[in-house]
Amino acid sequence: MAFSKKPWAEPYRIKVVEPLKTTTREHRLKSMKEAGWNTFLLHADDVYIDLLTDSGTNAMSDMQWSRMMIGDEAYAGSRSYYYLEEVCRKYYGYKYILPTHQGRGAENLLSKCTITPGQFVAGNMYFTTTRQHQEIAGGTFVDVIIDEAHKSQSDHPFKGNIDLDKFEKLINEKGAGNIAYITVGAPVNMAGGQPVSMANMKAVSELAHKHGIKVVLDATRNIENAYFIQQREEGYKNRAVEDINHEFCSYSDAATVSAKKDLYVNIGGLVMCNDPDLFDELRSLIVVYEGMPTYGGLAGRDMEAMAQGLIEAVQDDMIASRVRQVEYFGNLLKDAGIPIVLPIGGHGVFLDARKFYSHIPQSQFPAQKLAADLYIESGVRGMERGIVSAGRNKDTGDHYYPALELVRLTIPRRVYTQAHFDVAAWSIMEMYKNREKARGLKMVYEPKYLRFFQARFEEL
Ligand SMILES: Cc1ncc(COP(=O)(O)O)c(C=O)c1O
Ligand SMILES: N[C@@H](Cc1ccc(O)cc1)C(=O)O
Repeated sequence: MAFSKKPWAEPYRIKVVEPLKTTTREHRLKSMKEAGWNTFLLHADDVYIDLLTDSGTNAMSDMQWSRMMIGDEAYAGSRSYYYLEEVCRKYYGYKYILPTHQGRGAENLLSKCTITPGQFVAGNMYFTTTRQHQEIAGGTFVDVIIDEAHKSQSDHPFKGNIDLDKFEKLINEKGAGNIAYITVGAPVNMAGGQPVSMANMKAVSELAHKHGIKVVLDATRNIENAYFIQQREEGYKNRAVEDINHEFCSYSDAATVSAKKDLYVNIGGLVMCNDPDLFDELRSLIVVYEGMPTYGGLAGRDMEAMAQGLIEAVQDDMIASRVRQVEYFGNLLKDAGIPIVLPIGGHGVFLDARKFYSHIPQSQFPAQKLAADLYIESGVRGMERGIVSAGRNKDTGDHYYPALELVRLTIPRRVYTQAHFDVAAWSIMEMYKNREKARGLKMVYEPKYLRFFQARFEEL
């Protein structure tokens, strides 16, 4: 085989393995029916290659496991907290750091401390848990992402960027005092893992600060974002990902993080800020929802693993192999003519269900069905990211009809090999040949909050 460019390889070797289970199509069809056509409701034991999420599904390193042994489980003043604080300060640069049990714990605290009921929150496309907490705190989310983000085939290199005109229009219409903050997710999960450029982040920060509006970063996958900046933005080619990440954070006032992604752990979150008054409020509220400020719902050993995970995550070769594995999988599908979101994102490959199942109307949940069918045919589990995930407008009660109707195939870090992606890609290509036979779904159970996690469906 001739290589068109220099190949890459993982900067680690495998020390421990976990067997995978294969099942029959008959068994999977039965399991899917029992799960109400919702991949979240399957038993993980019935899944072969699990691409549901990259959240908490990471493989930890030998150093992370070693550090877990020295976790300090003190209720108050844990040494492991002070170590985590030091490492986070070094790599993210914020003054004040609090651990939380996971990302949504951080979002809950931040939303409660910063949103006055009736205020608006601007952002670059909604994220499910983030918007839910903003709404529970009395806020209304307004999407100010660039239009390209809503187009699955646009090849804009920074589809996560904020549209500065949309943001300025919002400020002029509502008044700066009625905007609690602007939240920048980088990369944007729901848009397909699409990054935000440094230039855009800087411009957003300038515009927001000119009007006295705070910038809150969702830094959950910030290191992936920094890698894209290094690869795609002029002036960053020779800068280390570690530096780029630090500079990006410096344009924001606060950040929430689900550590279950970039930080290579199975549980954990962070809320960080520079303002002592905000810190004071967060520190006061954290004891109500999470625990003492020096453990925030985590064990000491979890904080040790997070700190070590962050040190590993910012290494250029580690992040390059992470993103390039996603790219490898995406290219297999793209080259076979399977409709996916382009450019290929940082944490997963997203199938375009509008194109894949073009005969199923959005009201019959084509992405939900595609995720279910993929599982039945191959044992590969992905998740819906379309009309079900988008939920309902909190004022009118109507479904949102998002432009993107996607199935996300998310890549856990350091878990699967290229051969797993060959098998997953082959299964999708086989399914694509028979796509006209698929039928849509109707929703038969809809929970009040974050419905996609637990909704149930029947086949039409
Ligand atoms: C971009 C983003 N923000 C926030 C969260 C919330 O984090 P968690 O799942 O740890 O609560 C997630 C994942 O849920 C995410 O992908
Ligand atoms: N943040 C995780 C877990 C999650 C999944 C879906 C959600 O809508 C919310 C949370 C992820 O993106 O995979």
